[in-house]
Amino acid sequence: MIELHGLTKRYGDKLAVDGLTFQVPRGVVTGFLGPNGAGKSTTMRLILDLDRPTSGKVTIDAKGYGHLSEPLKYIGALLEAQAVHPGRTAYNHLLWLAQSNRIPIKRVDEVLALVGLTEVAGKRARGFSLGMRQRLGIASALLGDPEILMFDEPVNGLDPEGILWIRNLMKRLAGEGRTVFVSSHLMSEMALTAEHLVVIGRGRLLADLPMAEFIRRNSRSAVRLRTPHPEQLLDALARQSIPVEHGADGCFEVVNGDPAVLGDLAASHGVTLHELSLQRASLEEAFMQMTADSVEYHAGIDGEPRTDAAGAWGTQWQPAGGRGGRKQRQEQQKGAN
Ligand SMILES: Nc1ncnc2c1ncn2[C@@H]1O[C@H](COP(=O)(O)OP(=O)(O)OP(=O)(O)O)[C@@H](O)[C@H]1O
Repeated sequence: MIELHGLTKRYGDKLAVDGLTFQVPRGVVTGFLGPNGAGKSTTMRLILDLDRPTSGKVTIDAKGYGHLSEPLKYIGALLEAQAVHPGRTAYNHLLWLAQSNRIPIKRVDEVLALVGLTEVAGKRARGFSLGMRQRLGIASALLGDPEILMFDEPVNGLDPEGILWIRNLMKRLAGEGRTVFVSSHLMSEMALTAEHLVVIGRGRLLADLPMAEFIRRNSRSAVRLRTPHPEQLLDALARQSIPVEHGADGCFEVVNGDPAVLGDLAASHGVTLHELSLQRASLEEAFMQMTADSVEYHAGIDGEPRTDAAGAWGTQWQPAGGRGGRKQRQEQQKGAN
């Protein structure tokens, strides 16, 4: 298990990681999500002792990385920028790593087979495609048969077959009881891979929860109704004990409602509807809403940079059914009109 305790990293004026405290449990894939510049890579470098924290600490199975005698046997990592000498063959790259970590040489052939690179083991890395380099990086991470695996944006730039392969590999490794910690800036990808979710923005923890819980909170749908006869519509809904929410723009919303049932109800009471539409918030939208104040560089709706201050989303956030979800849908509706 990886444990972070108040982990903080400052680069000059820039607070890249800001008091992160969370655990990465074993036996599941934990998705580490955040927009560009959120601090994911810095956190991963701190876990691997490639950078020193300004304050706080990380433990791996209750020890600091520096106290692990042969670290590759505890934790294997694929970082975004893989250091592979272009003139070295895949086999020699792995052989060098194995020898420097006292790993049996036969393990090189095993990991080459595991990642599907056996046939190109004698080829130099300079001729490798991005997908092959990713596979070689994963082979390096698996070399010590570690209990903990960390992947930084492993599907970046891969084709669909490569993405599927990595997704299944991560699930298999977690299924074997290992700790699998994988960073991404794509909620849709994590929804397919991770069972647990840690979200950060501007170095701060925004969410730490099971993926199923995130999906449950954000898979809300609502039927939106607009009428020139609001009193009649509200009476009709009340008679059927259907709860309704009032939108700021004069519309009404029935959470988890059925458009056909609501349309029939309005018709049977002679209520004219000017809008009857099913609204669904996607997980990607929920993630973007969650991190909206944490995005380092993004344009406003009109292309101008946003000037709003970063908010502590972790304490303000409500599921899509709450304040933020409706506001977002209103903005979308305005945009559509
Ligand atoms: N060595 C460094 N010196 C100065 N600033 C740094 C350094 N490394 C990272 N930063 C800054 O810290 C912040 C976090 O960067 P980091 O690369 O960890 O984010 P990230 O979530 O991995 O982003 P991305 O998805 O774009 O890779 C950014 O603002 C980045 O510019």
